[in-house]
Amino acid sequence: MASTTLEDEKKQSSGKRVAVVGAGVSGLAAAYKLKSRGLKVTVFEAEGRAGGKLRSVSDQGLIWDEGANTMTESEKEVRTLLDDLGLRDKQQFPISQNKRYIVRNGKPVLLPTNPIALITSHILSVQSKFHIILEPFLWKRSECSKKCDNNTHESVRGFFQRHFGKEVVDYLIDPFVAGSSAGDPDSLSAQYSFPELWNLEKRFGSIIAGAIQEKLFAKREKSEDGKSAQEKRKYRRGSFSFLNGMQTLTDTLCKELGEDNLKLESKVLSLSYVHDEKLENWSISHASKGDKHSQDSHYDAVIMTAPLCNVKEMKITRDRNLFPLDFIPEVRYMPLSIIITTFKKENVRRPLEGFGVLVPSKEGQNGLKTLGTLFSSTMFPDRAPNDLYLYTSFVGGSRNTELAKASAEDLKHIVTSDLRQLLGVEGEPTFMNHFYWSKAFPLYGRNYNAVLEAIERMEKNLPGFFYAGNHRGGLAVGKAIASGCKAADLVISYLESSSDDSCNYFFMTPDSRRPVVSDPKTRNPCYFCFVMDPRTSIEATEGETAEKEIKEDERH
Ligand SMILES: Cc1cc2nc3c(=O)[nH]c(=O)nc-3n(C[C@H](O)[C@H](O)[C@H](O)COP(=O)(O)OP(=O)(O)OC[C@H]3O[C@@H](n4cnc5c(N)ncnc54)[C@H](O)[C@@H]3O)c2cc1C
Ligand SMILES: C=CC1=C(C)c2cc3[nH]c(cc4nc(cc5[nH]c(cc1n2)c(C)c5CCC(=O)O)C(CCC(=O)O)=C4C)c(C)c3C=C
Repeated sequence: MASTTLEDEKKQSSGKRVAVVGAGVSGLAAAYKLKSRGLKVTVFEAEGRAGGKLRSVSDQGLIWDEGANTMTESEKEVRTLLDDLGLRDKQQFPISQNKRYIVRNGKPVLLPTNPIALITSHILSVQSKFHIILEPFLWKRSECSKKCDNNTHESVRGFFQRHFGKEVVDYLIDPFVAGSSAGDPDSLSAQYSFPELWNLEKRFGSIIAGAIQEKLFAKREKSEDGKSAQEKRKYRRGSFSFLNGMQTLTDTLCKELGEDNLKLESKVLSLSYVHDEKLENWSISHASKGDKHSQDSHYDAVIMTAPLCNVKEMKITRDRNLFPLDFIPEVRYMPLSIIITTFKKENVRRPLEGFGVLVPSKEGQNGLKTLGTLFSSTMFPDRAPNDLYLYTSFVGGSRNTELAKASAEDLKHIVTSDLRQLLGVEGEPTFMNHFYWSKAFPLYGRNYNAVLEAIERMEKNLPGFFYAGNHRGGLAVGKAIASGCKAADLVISYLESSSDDSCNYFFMTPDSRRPVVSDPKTRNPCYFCFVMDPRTSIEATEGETAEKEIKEDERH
């Protein structure tokens, strides 16, 4: 299979139209990539604004985020996107970002950032520290098969408790999962919430020994490659935001896409795919302002990024037959309230430097009700005037779904009371804002494999239909961007194969755990071949090998 250049791609794809459903960061990143490859793109967004879970507000001299507060650029798709959008100048890195606190006995304790600091810190008892030190000896690979719970439905609690004991789960894992998914260790699936650690256990038995070996292996690979770590790492590690908040990213994407290509207040209601002698395309009907229904036809492919609960409500037909979506499982979503408060600096007795503080659920016994608070203006001083501290607090999640729905007044009291205990705030906040997400996050629960299977089933049975976004492969902004970009790549391959039927393309269905080589047009699996992730790249030589193997096979 010959490799194609960007110009070839543009020629082959020009004139093709792609519909993207959802103007969250994944949909916008996908649309931007498709547009830059010469495709015509239309993004349909149900709400009157783009950005989805990226939502920044500037008011009364304050800047805050009601959705994601920071992101990272560990995914190469993110690095490319930031470079292409010229956003490097607007990136903002937090001050003292490595300082994070966890509450223990009602007080914030600095979270250790390395193993030595963990052993010397007061966050864990001596017994738990020994448990951690002994983990590599207790979880030798030879022993693992006897002890490892092969149950793929194991919870995060079960998994970590087996390796490190209960206290580690209560005081490290519980706040970590609250501060990265609003979930709890009992509801989350270990396999899907911590896929890397899950795989380390499968390969090495011990998580610690596995992580050390992986690190050594990665170092050796790098030095064999002849490039130093610094040379390779052209980006800054850690979290960041942008001037004026996270929404700067999606605002820039919208600007690049152009107003004409973005349909706001256009909730997609139904999609239909028709393939006969005359026609092969998708049409989309959507409700616009004033409940008016409109129909848009002639799309060659669709990238769906709406949450699965919204997809389930849509009507999809294939060749005029209803394509029932009853196989999509009910996804559980986390409700979450975001409370912004400001306090005069002179009224905060014990301000802390750093990222923020997370509250383990166990600390409910000390009267704390929030999940955690970000020190937003300490991280990014331009978020509030010099004489104020601006805090972003979180209430609800799976820990307390009812409290997430509390009134703004009640939430103000809850947050003020927690901040009084943790930071010594005095009096009432000088400003308060409340935003409620009824479905902030999909829970990667213990039935999450059914979610992935449903996505794969849609993609396999609906030609030219691709799913991206935070329901697959991770909740982080960077993961959602990567998912959108990979879906765009799949659309490009799909459209190239439609415009040149003599050409064979081989790839796996996205995120498939099985190495299925499939025909991108029909999505029928045609061969079981090698294990790789072709969503990132298909090496020509491997493609040729696969092609030869299939041809050989057909002869027999
Ligand atoms: C409070 C909060 C804090 C977070 N903090 C962080 C953080 O610090 N760091 C981090 O990396 N991540 C964070 N995240 C997660 C991250 O922001 C999201 O996972 C990510 O932005 C999701 O992007 P998406 O494009 O997949 O989905 P979404 O942003 O949900 O976009 C989907 C879009 O589809 C639209 N839609 C739905 N139905 C239809 C329809 N029928 N027709 C048309 N459009 C439709 C929706 O209106 C929405 O705009 C946070 C999320 C929340 C809620
Ligand atoms: C230590 C302070 C932190 C608080 C309080 C906090 C709250 C909080 N965050 C989310 C959702 C996400 N946070 C994510 C990443 C993330 N969060 C913190 C710290 C706090 N979060 C850090 C240091 C990081 C990592 C760096 C980064 O991404 O910028 C993510 C992404 C997770 C991932 O997979 O990478 C999400 C999502 C919630 C719901 C919340 C409420 C308590």
